[in-house]
This record gives sequence, C-alpha cells and structure tokens, in this order.
Amino acid sequence: MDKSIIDYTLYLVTDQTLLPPSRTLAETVAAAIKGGVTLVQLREKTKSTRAFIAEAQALKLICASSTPRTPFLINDRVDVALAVDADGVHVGQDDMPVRDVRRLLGPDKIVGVTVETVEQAHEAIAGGADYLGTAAVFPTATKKHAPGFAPLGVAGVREIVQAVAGRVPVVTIGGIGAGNAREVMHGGLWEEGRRGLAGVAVVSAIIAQVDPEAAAKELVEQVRPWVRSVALPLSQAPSLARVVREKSLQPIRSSMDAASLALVDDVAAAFTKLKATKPLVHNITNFVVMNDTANALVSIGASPVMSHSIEEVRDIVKISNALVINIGTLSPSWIASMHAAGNKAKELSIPVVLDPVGAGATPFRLQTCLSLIAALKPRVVKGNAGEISAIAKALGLTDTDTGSQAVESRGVDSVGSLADPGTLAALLALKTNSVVAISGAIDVVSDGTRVARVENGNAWLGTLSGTGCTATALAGAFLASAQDPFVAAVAALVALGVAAELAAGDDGGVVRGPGTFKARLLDEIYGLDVGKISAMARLSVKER
Ligand SMILES: Nc1ncnc2c1ncn2[C@@H]1O[C@H](COP(=O)(O)OP(=O)(O)OP(=O)(O)O)[C@@H](O)[C@H]1O
Ligand SMILES: Cc1ncsc1CCO
Repeated sequence: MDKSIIDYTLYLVTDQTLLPPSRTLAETVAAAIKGGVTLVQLREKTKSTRAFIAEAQALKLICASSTPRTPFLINDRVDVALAVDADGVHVGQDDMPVRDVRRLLGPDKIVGVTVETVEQAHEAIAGGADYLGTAAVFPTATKKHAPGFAPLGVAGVREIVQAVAGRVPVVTIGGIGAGNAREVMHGGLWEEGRRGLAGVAVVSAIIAQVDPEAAAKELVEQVRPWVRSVALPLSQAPSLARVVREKSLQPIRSSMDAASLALVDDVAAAFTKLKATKPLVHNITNFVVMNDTANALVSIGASPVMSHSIEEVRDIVKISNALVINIGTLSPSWIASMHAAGNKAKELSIPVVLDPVGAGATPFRLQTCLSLIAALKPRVVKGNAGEISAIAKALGLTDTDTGSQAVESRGVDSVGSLADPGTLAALLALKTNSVVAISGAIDVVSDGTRVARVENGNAWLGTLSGTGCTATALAGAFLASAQDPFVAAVAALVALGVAAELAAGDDGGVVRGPGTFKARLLDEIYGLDVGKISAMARLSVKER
C-alpha cells in the first residue's frame, strides 16, 4: 500500500457494543465505506484472540473489495495485524512503543499513534509513526479515559497540528458527529487556512446509526473541503469565507462582493493568528469593566494584564503586545499613567487602541482624549457615535463636512444616530492618522480610504454596560498580531457580534435577560472558531 496517498478524511473506528440491535459489524462497515469512510480501524477490547482474528479477516475482505481499496488497520494488537496481514496498527500511549511496532511490522505498514500532548507527538514521529490521532477533542462515552484526563478541545487539537507542522497527517477523535465535524476541522486550521487536520475519526456517529451509509456520506461532505493533509500553496488555498458560504454552513444572509469576502478572509486570518500567538494585552481601563474585559480577552485567547500604576506601567507595556487605553473612570494620576505607558508603547512600536468613553460628557474627558490622540497617535480609536462626534467637532470637523448632525452624549451613552457615519469615521481617521471605529447597531470602521460596515451583533449587547469597552479590548488583542489596524478593528467587532448572535441563539427563551446573555456571551467568545467567524461575518467594505 502506498502510504503517501492514504486518505484520512473519514476514519472509522469500530465498536461492536454500539451497533443497533440485529446489525452486524460487517454490514455496518460495508455501508459506511459505501457512504464515504476512507479508512477502517478494527478495535476489539473483549473478544478472544481467535474471534478477533476471524472478525479481522472478514473486515479486511470488505475493505479490500471496495474501490478504491480502503486501508484496514488493527487497534493495539500487532499480532492480530500480522496474522491477517492488515495494512497497519494503531497504538495508544499505554500500548507497544511505536519503535517496536515499526520493527515488527516493517517499513511498509501504516503505524498510527494516539497523542495527548505536543511532546508525545514529537516522540511518536521520531519513533516512526506514519500518522497521529489526537486524544479526545470532546468528551465521549465511547472510550474510558485515565482519571484526570480532560478533552483537548479544538484549541488543544490545533496546538498539536501546529507542532506537527505537516510532517505527518493528524486526525482527531472524540465526540465528533455531523453536528460538530466542521467546527473541529475549521478549528484545526492554521497558517491562514493552508494547513490543518487530515480528517476526523468517528465511532458512534457511524456505528450506532440506523443508516451508517447516510451518516458517513453527510460526514464526509462536511469534512472533505477542510482537509489539509499537505499544506496548500497560498494561491490554491480556497477563500475561507467562500468555501464556508458555498458549503452553506450558515444560510448566506447577504450576497457579498469580492472585496467584502476578502475582508472576511482577512478577519478569519487575524483570528487564527490571535489564537496562535496568545498576545499579552496591557489594559489601562475603567473600574466598571475591568473584570469583564479581562475575561473576554482570556476567552478569545489573549492574556490580559490590568495595570495603571505610574510606577510600573512602562515596565508592563514593554513586555506587552498591545496597549488598550480606556478613559471610563478617569483621574489625574491615571492620565499620567496613560501618557507614560502610551509613550513607551510608541517608542517600542507597540500598537495602542483608545476608547474615549464619555468624551462628549465633560470637558475633562474630551481634553484628555485630545491630548492622548495628539501625543500617542493610537492606531485605533473606537467609540460610540456621541464620543466620536465630540472628538470630531473639537478637531474642527463640522456637520457640513461630515454630512451628519453630531450626536449628543448622555454620560457614557450616545443618544441618536449619525446620518452618514462612514464619512465621519473616514474624515476623523484622516485627521488623526488612526483607524476610527464607531460602534452601534451597525458598526462603521474607516482608515480614511476604506469604510467597512459590520452588521453583526444584536440588541442584547446594548443592555449591558461596557460591551463597547469589550470591543475595544478585543481590538487590542487583534492589533497585537494583525498587520493592518483596519482589519484588527473590524475583526474585534465581528468577533463580538458573532459571539452575541450565538449567545442569543434563536432566543427560544434561553436568554431571560442581560444576566443570562452576559454569561452566554462569554461562553460564545470562548467558543469562537475560524469557521464560525467566516460563516457568520456580515460586513461590507467600500473604497471612498
Ligand atoms: N442594537 C444593536 N444591534 C446590534 N449590535 C449592537 C447594538 N447595540 C450595540 N451593539 C454592539 O454592541 C457593541 C458595543 O457597542 P456600543 O455602541 O453599545 O458601545 P459603547 O456605547 O461604547 O458601550 P459601553 O460604553 O457600554 O462600553 C458593539 O459591538 C456593537 O456592534
Ligand atoms: C458606566 C460607566 N461609567 C464609566 S465607564 C462605564 C462603563 C461603560 O463605558
């Protein structure tokens, strides 16, 4: 068997005990192969050696008679594999060491190894493994786990895929079915979607089904577009946004033009990069939101540090990848710290994002914002319509220039909406040499040349104090790794908006008010993956 062309897309692991009543393993495996299973592993934990061999012989015949021939592996038992001349063996961490398996089976057979950690992955490859299966991605009842074992989660799987760096194919297993296969495959992607998992392994999602052929067909259709057994050249990597939409992971809500789809791809790539780099984000922020924004940052995959003492802010910013300045609960000593940290960040080219909370409410806040903008040249300024209107007005932009009547502020909230937020954002961006984001039911972001409208989000966001501050903190996390501050600001608003939509679900009574929404929002920020972002981003972008 030519090992270089083995297709790991849909890897079936058997379990007799899960068969529906009066079904045989042989007929189920035959149907599953017909449906699209690309590789079969016979796993037997209770049968006698003789019965195991008999079963293996029967399944080997079924696999051999399919076109193309389906590779057939044995779990754990090298002796059984040798007895039936199977295509290979899959071993776990407690089974025979991979070097010994290789020695016994020879160079031509396939040897796969289950790995729980990056170290085990390196070890297995060094020992001669042809492919790796990660430990369970999600909890599953199919396999007994060692005490203390926690499922890897999609992020844990991606960490292994990244560490393997394409040296051998990697599949993952554990609680995967039609409901989450795409999520797992998307989550395993890295390097802008060029690299990723070679496939998924399933047990009950096929074996326990009344119609295993249909189950396999559905799974293979979901998984196939996302298989990255070898890295795709960038030129051939399909647009993430386009592929997801074509495969209709979510109904296409708006027909997007090429520029908008390209921006969705940039946002998805920024998200992947954020997850891979875990940026440290220094926040000088207000007392109201400090805990919420720290948790939002942790949930999206960044490391927050909240620090405002003049004695240490320069030292904190030095080791950080981005600085978030939020003037929500301002006092003179904090202003000094904001300037000290911001100047250090400027000196070290560490990106700064400013949230001018309540800039329209008092001269003290407005003056502070103007001096921070002048001194620090933040890469992104994110405010609501009232805050941005106040800054624009103070910098000499009139309502005639912007085509909108300036929006008033009431404390930290803005009252009313702008007729043409795109022009205001673009003119202020040119004036301040930063990207300006105006949040609201529809968010508008501009760098002076491009204007993006982000439609994600829902009204629940407006029922919580500080969600705008969360958007700004997330922009800090994206800024840390994104080349383009325009993409970073859009990505933050898309991420928060998508998470909010998922948190609300189709509502159905799960969100009873701001309290349940808040908890669910954090869960959904935590659960974001590149597939959800690509499929659900609702935005448009235009050149001015
Ligand atoms: N009605 C709405 N529909 C959709 N999204 C909304 C709505 N209202 C607010 N949002 C979203 O909520 C987030 C916060 O925006 P908002 O303009 O309320 O910020 P803010 O006024 O600065 O908030 P805060 O001062 O409370 O932090 C943004 O991501 C925005 O897209
Ligand atoms: C309510 C409030 N007051 C100062 S900062 C803040 C959080 C929302 O901006």
